[in-house]
Amino acid sequence: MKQTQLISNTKIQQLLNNIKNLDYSIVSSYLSNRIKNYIELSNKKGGIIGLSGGVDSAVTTMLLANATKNFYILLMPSSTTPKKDIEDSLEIIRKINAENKYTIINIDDIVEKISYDISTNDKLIIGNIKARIRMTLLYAYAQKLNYLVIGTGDKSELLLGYFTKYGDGGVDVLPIGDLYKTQVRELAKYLNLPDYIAYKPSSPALWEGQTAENEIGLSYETIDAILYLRVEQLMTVEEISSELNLDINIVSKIDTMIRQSQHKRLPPEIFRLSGRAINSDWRYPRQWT
Ligand SMILES: Nc1ncnc2c1ncn2[C@@H]1O[C@H](COP(=O)(O)OP(=O)(O)OC[C@H]2O[C@@H]([n+]3cccc(C(=O)O)c3)[C@H](O)[C@@H]2O)[C@@H](O)[C@H]1O
Ligand SMILES: Nc1ncnc2c1ncn2[C@@H]1O[C@H](COP(=O)(O)OP(=O)(O)OP(=O)(O)O)[C@@H](O)[C@H]1O
Ligand SMILES: [Mg+2]
Repeated sequence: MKQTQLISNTKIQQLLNNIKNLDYSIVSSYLSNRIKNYIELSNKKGGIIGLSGGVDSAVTTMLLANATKNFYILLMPSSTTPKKDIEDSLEIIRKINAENKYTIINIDDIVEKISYDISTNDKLIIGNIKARIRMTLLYAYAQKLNYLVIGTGDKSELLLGYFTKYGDGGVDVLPIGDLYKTQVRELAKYLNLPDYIAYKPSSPALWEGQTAENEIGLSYETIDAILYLRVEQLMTVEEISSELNLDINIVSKIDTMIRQSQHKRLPPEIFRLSGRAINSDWRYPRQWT
C-alpha cells in the first residue's frame, strides 16, 4: 500500500487526534521537573545532551534548559550531517541563550579510523559506529562535568528498536521516552520551536539521504496509530488491521519489530545459576536502605 493512501486514512487521522490530545503545558513542566529531580537524586550537577537539529533532541534540549541552568550541548556532525541540521541546532542554542554552553566536535576522523581498522564500508555498520562514538563523547563530557547523559529517544523509536544499541540508546535517562513521535511534534510546537524543526522528517542522518520513514517503510502517523492500539489498548494484530483498515502485513511488521528489539530495551541477559541472579527484575533488598 502506498504511503499517501495510509496518511489519508481517516481512521488513523481520528486516532492520532486522540493520541495528540494532551495538555502540553503540564507535560512540559512535569518532564522538566522530573529531569531536575532525577539529576539531584543522582547527586549530579547537571545534564549533557547531543543536539542533532532533529525534533527529539530539540525538544529534550528545551526541557533540559527549563530544568536546570547546568546543561551542556554537544554538536557532533559527520560528513552525512545536513548543513541545515547544524544551522537549526545553532538556532536553538541562540534561542535558549546557550552560546557559552556548547561545543562542536566533528566525528569523521574517528569514524574513518575505525572503519579503516575493521575494513568496512557497510553503511549500517558505519552508521552504528557513529552513534556509538557520539555516546562515547557524551559520556566523556558527562564525567568531566559531573553531569548525566540526557537521552532523546521517544516511545515510537524505543518500541520499534529504531536506535543503535549502546549508541543513541546508551544514555542515563529518557525524558521523552513515554511520548510517541507525533506527540513529541506537538510538544515541540508548545515549546515554540519553529515548524521546520517540529515537522522535520525524522532522520538519524547516519548515511546520506536516510530518513526514518523510508528505512522503516511507513509514516510515523501509521506507526504511532498501530503502536498505540497494540501497546496502550492491547489489541491483537488482526483487530488493529480491521480497526485501521490496514493490510495485516503492515501491522504484523510493526509487531515483529517490537518483539525483535526487546533485547535493546533490557539489560543483557544473565543465565540464572543462583536464586539471586542480578537480572532485570533484581533490586537491592528493601532492608538494605
Ligand atoms: N536477540 C538478541 N539478544 C541480544 N542481542 C541481540 C539480539 N539480536 C541482536 N542483538 C545485538 O544487537 C545488534 C544489533 O543492534 P544495533 O547494533 O542497534 O543495530 P541495528 O538494529 O541493526 O541498527 C540500528 C538501527 O537503528 C537505526 N538508528 C540508529 C541510530 C539512530 C537512529 C535514530 O533514529 O537516530 C536510528 C538505524 O538506522 C538502524 O536501522 C546485533 O549486532 C547484536 O549484537
Ligand atoms: N550530529 C549530531 N550531533 C549531536 N548529537 C547527535 C547528532 N546526530 C544524532 N545525535 C544524537 O543522537 C540522537 C538520536 O538521533 P535521532 O535522529 O533519533 O534524533 P533527532 O535527530 O533528535 O530526532 P529525529 O528522530 O526526529 O530525527 C539525537 O537526538 C542526538 O541526541
Ligand atoms: Mg535525527
